[in-house]
Amino acid sequence: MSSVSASQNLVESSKRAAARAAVDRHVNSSTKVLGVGSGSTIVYGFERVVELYKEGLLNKDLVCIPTSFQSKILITKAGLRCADLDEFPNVDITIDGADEVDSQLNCIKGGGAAHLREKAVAMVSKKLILVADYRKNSEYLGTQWTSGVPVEVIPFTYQTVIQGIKSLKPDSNPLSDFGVSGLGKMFDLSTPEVNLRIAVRKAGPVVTDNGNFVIDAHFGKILNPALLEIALKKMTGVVEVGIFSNVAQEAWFGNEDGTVSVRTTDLQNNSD
Ligand SMILES: O=C(CO)[C@H](O)[C@H](O)COP(=O)(O)O
Repeated sequence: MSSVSASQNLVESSKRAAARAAVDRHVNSSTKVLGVGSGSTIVYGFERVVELYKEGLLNKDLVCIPTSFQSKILITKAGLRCADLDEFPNVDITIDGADEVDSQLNCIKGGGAAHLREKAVAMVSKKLILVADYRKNSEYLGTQWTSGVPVEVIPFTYQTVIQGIKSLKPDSNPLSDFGVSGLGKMFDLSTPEVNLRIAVRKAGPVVTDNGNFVIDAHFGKILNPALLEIALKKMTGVVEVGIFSNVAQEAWFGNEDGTVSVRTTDLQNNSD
């Protein structure tokens, strides 16, 4: 086996280990409404949900809420009940992947351009549990994941949002209108670098499940994710930002040695 495919296998097995372990811990017969995330890691987690369901270990009336077209297909192909937030606006638990998770459980999502629906589902979930391989485990956002913060925008505004993001400075203060000061630096790059995400097998930009564009914004090391999330969301035309600050309760990481670690908001129970 080439070293490239060996390392790819290691990544896949660590995704699978983390996702299955998180499902085994959190999805059970009392789960009635399950948020199903997007990306490649959640595929392993959802496979485990389907196994448990078929073994009769889950609620027979389990409802799954998709966070993207991709997860809708996963749910319907498995024959599980698929519904939307308009029918079930309260979710027991959501299991989802992440592009990077910091030491405080803030994360970047949207590598698959699904972060609007992912955040909408996460925000009404009693718990958001992240599942990821070891490459996503980070101290500061923007250090392991170097593809930028995904920002979903209304197409009409993409240039003005790009301009607005480029004009942010590390010490810009999105809360100055409220008389809040002394918040320090949000990020460490002197000028953010910003790109419109271009599709791979289609000419032109990526178009999200909601008909919008995605901008990837690079800030270097992100020192204050909550403040940067606010600064970006204030821009007219921004629909959602791929920074999830203070949303997740746990992150399960598959490690290179085959073990799984859990980072939780309850510091007593951290295993990493
Ligand atoms: O946020 C997401 C999609 O918008 C994904 O959850 C994130 O990109 C992680 O994907 P993967 O599990 O394939 O690494």
